[in-house]
Amino acid sequence: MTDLFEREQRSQEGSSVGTDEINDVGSSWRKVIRTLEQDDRVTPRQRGFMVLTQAQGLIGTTMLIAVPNELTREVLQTQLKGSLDEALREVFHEEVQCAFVIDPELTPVEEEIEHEAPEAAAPEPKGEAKPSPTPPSNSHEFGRLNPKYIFDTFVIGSSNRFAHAAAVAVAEAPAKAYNPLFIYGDSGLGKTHLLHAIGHYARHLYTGIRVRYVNSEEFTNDFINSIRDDEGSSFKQTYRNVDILLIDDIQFLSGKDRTMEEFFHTFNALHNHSKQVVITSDLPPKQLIGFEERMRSRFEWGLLTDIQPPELETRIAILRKKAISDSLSAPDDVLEYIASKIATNIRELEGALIRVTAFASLNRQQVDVNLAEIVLKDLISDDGAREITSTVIMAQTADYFQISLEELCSKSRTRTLVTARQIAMYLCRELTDMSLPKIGLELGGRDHTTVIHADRKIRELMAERRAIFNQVTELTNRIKHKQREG
Ligand SMILES: Nc1ncnc2c1ncn2[C@@H]1O[C@H](COP(=O)(O)OP(=O)(O)OP(=O)(O)O)[C@@H](O)[C@H]1O
Repeated sequence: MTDLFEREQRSQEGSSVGTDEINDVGSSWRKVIRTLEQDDRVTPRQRGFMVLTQAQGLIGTTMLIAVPNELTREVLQTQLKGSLDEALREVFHEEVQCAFVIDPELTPVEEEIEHEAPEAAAPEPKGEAKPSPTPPSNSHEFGRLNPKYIFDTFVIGSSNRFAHAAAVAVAEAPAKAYNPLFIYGDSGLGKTHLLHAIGHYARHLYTGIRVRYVNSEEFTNDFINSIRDDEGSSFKQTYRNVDILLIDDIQFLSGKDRTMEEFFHTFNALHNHSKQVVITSDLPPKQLIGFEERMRSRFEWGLLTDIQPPELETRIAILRKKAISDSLSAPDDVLEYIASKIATNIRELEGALIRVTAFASLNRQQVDVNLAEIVLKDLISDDGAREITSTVIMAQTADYFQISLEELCSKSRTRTLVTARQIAMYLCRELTDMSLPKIGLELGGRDHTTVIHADRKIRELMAERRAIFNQVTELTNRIKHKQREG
């Protein structure tokens, strides 16, 4: 590889890669790393190797990456080859390969990545290999399934047994069992989890099957962009050249007449060609407001199934599974305590477990019921309180960090602003029913992947940094008090 690097450099005599170009390529490389991170396509250990690297330049369609040692090169070339190729394709919209060159003097790029908002408008590389400023969701060809949302991690109870069985049946026999499958239920009860699980399982069973997952807000954005860019046919291709279309939170199409019309045609095209459609919603078709009757009746062609809030035993089982999968240690009576206090939203249930175990780990304390009571005191004492809104969360966050709302939503990436923004996103995710795209939109028009990243980041940091834990806890208390005051 060193040879290649030197040969290419020599062949470019007098036109060796310039500083600007290196910067541009560097941004693209960081985007590649972020893409892998956000999609959980790298383990923390592999990420550790990735951040030791640095982009040197782009020669033709080969990106030269400097690595500090042989081991890093080995990991990138063997373990991460497939994921890297995929992420490079997503960022550059064409095939780009990596060539690695060893440079023992390298300075890690970790800090830069840490402080950049994931969707930060990186300078665009020059020339043809140019990533689009906001990659449309279709650039992540079939790739946006959360690896954690699989059937194995889904706990079955009487509240979701039917939905689960239908989801499995659809994955095993797409377009044959029930088409469409329509799953509805309140926020945080596992609809998205089931959608992703269908995608994973179908891919596992049928090699090469084309599965596309999309939130209805992304569908709307893609449609609007396709009109703006006069790319209607590519939009159609994106959504019609699939074997399974998984569309999440269909209720957000309400009131968007043109998008709804387009979805109607997409649905018909897929259904007519015996392609599977799975839809989730917070309401059953009959109660969907702003949808034409012809659309609602189509939603009922296949199978309708709801998900109810889980009963206590299921909630405990979910917490137990979560504790194992995230290596969180909490005794049974603590899991039972948390499960008995939070009954209606599994996202909140998981959030509570994370807070309790994070607090214990920071203070080197045993996780016990006493401690859980203290940590969750404010989180769970909101019976009868009004709904928490993003407006309150954002205003309180800005106030807490002594910044303006404009700064909170700005593109600035100073450490304080990034932390405040990520905490606000985390709290919107945990304390409201807002969808990921909606949270991203409210906090400065960011992509939903940024929100996923922020949510994960804050969860992790709460267990590692006392300051972050305290900030999240104090802010939650302020928000809850504000909400109670009215
Ligand atoms: N039965 C279950 N077993 C294990 N985990 C679950 C189960 N149901 C939900 N979860 C977890 O709860 C969290 C919220 O679930 P999910 O995002 O699928 O809810 P949702 O119904 O799609 O919510 P929204 O309508 O707000 O999008 C996820 O982390 C998911 O893995």
